[in-house]
Amino acid sequence: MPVLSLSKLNVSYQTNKIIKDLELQVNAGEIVALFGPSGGGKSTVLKAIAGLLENVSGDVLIGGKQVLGDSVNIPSEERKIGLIFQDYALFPHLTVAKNVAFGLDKLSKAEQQQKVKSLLSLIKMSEYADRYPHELSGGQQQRIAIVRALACEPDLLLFDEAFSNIDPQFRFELIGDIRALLKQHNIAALFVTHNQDEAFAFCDRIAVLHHGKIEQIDVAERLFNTPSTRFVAEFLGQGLWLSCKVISANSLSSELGEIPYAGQQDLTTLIDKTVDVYIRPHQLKLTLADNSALVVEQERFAGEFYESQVNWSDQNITVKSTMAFINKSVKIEVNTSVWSVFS
Ligand SMILES: Nc1ncnc2c1ncn2[C@@H]1O[C@H](COP(=O)(O)OP(=O)(O)OP(=O)(O)O)[C@@H](O)[C@H]1O
Repeated sequence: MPVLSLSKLNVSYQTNKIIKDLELQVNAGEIVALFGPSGGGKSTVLKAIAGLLENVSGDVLIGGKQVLGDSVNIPSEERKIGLIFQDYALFPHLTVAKNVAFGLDKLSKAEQQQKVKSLLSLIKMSEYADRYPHELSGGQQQRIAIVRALACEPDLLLFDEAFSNIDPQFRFELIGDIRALLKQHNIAALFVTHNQDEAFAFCDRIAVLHHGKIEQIDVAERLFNTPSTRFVAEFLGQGLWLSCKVISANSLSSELGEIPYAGQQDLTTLIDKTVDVYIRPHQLKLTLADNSALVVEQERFAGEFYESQVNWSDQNITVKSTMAFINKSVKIEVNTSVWSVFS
């Protein structure tokens, strides 16, 4: 049974429909990203799940319990969710221990203390119990905000851009630690972000939300390698649209040479037809070619690779290579298979 199930979710602000018939399921212990461009409706979905908005319709089930539906609208505080925001939202006048114990007033003082102790030890912050939020780093404050949300034993955690204020140097360490914590305790989460690296690092599956609809939901690798729409292909990183002719079930021809096709689509019905493929910079290869008119006029050293810009057929192509090609005449080839074609 999924921990979160959204069916035909619609959300409007005044007369403006932002979310349209959205369907989404998050399974037990699964971490799912709602990933997409600014204004796509990510935070709106999160707030609708949390019961913080009016003008929401559809079915929302959390932990198997209907919290929104025909004549059902359970208040936010009864939805068994934990919310974690970008700005930590700790109570500044309460110590770390009191922040974590905040929602535990149904427990005895001794039980509260025991719970706070075990939660702080989970995130290796036992010695910070008596500190105030302003005495902690951003990452430490966010760890406290997360265990405060966990203290109430929610069915689902909702993260809204929760890592974007953390210093990039420590961000991925925190993401790794929180992911391990959630996995260890089999806790499901939905994570709103516009940051692809964070979505890839934190989540099991990623839903790309665009104009209030999920364009594709999949594991990171498949989303990146086999985008199902042109929007998803472009949103997941720069690349080059290349027109190709289908020559067999597993081969395409293009102005950059023959390209092997290794995807799931049956291309036999498209033989001799023209399709587009999206080629990312690491899938291209430059080789020196004295008699070529193509010259690398711009190049950037990026540490692990060189990023070369080549003007080809009126398009600016970016290629990542391990050696410098600046001012050299070059040939461009596609050096990998492709997995998606767009007719
Ligand atoms: N309270 C509001 N009243 C009216 N329109 C709103 C309100 N909140 C958001 N919107 C609009 O709804 C759309 C979706 O906003 P939302 O904040 O959900 O997007 P988002 O994908 O989370 O974007 P971001 O990444 O920038 O936070 C936007 O066009 C926004 O202007």
